[in-house]
Amino acid sequence: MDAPTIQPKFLPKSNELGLVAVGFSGGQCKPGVDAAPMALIESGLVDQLKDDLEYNIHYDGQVHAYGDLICEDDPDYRNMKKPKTVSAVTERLSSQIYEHAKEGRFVLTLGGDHSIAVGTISGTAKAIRERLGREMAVIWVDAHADINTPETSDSGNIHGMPVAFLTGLASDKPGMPFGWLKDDQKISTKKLVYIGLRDVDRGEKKILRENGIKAFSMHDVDRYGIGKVMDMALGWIGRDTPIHLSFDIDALDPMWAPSTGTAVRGGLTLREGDFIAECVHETGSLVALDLVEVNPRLEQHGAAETVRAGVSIVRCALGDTLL
Ligand SMILES: NC(=[NH2+])NCCC[C@H](N)C(=O)O
Ligand SMILES: [Mn+2]
Ligand SMILES: [Mn+2]
Repeated sequence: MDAPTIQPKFLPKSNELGLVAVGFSGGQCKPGVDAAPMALIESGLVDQLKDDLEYNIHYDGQVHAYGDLICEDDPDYRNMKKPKTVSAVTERLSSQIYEHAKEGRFVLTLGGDHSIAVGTISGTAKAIRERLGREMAVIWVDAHADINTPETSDSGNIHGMPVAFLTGLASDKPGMPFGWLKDDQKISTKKLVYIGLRDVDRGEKKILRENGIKAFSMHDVDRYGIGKVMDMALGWIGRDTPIHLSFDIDALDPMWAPSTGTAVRGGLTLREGDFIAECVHETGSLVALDLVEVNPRLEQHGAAETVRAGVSIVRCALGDTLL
């Protein structure tokens, strides 16, 4: 069957939404981030998307833990921790995402740590190329750039590397970790925009500079205000370009989102985060959203707040309005 026709503005007006719940934490070392999808769903997110925002949700009803792909014998490789496991999980996730996106559905992924973006973005990038014959843009909202190559990373945690693999700045041969990524699953550094950065490693700064990657740090948010930053970010991407929004909850200040593995002070307010999501929705070009790095097991007293912030970001990105 052919993919359903979509509106010129890319967002399927049919309001078909594919939901993938990813209970995976192997891209970093702190347990608990795998519990986020359930916490988000239990707090009513899916019901709200159905009832308030009138999405028709395609959801297999499970939080995927990918137990069959967790590799016991998984030694460090090129300085990466759990390379085989993370590679196998993101490869599987990539095809799950692709299956939704090729039907013209909006794809919502609830993570999980940010390594899963290797799977989500590769899946949508391929489907968008096939369906629309165009290259997709990525807006990466985060305190961190997550663009370390295995060689520049100090931690070896793969959640600090997804953008390097997705852009081809890091790669490997078929059969090796992330060697499965094909060109049609990758994105251009020219169509990547960061918002909220404030903890970027030295090697990453060099990568951003040398590749001319567009990035709006917290300094820019302070200087121009979030309204102007969004105008500039969306102006850089250009109209009628499909957008994948990858939102790391640690972009928000720990005051609003304390329960996350690598919290950094001096972040976005709750309203600034919501505003980003609202502006991206307004373009009519949003095709997919990841919400990652909520860890309900950390800062237990702040977990409910963090989950609530996550729900709010998703609602805004999916078209919830204040009035
Ligand atoms: N998705 C994240 N929260 N990433 C944090 C990355 C921190 C650090 N830059 C690293 O590479 O280890
Ligand atoms: Mn981060
Ligand atoms: Mn991140």
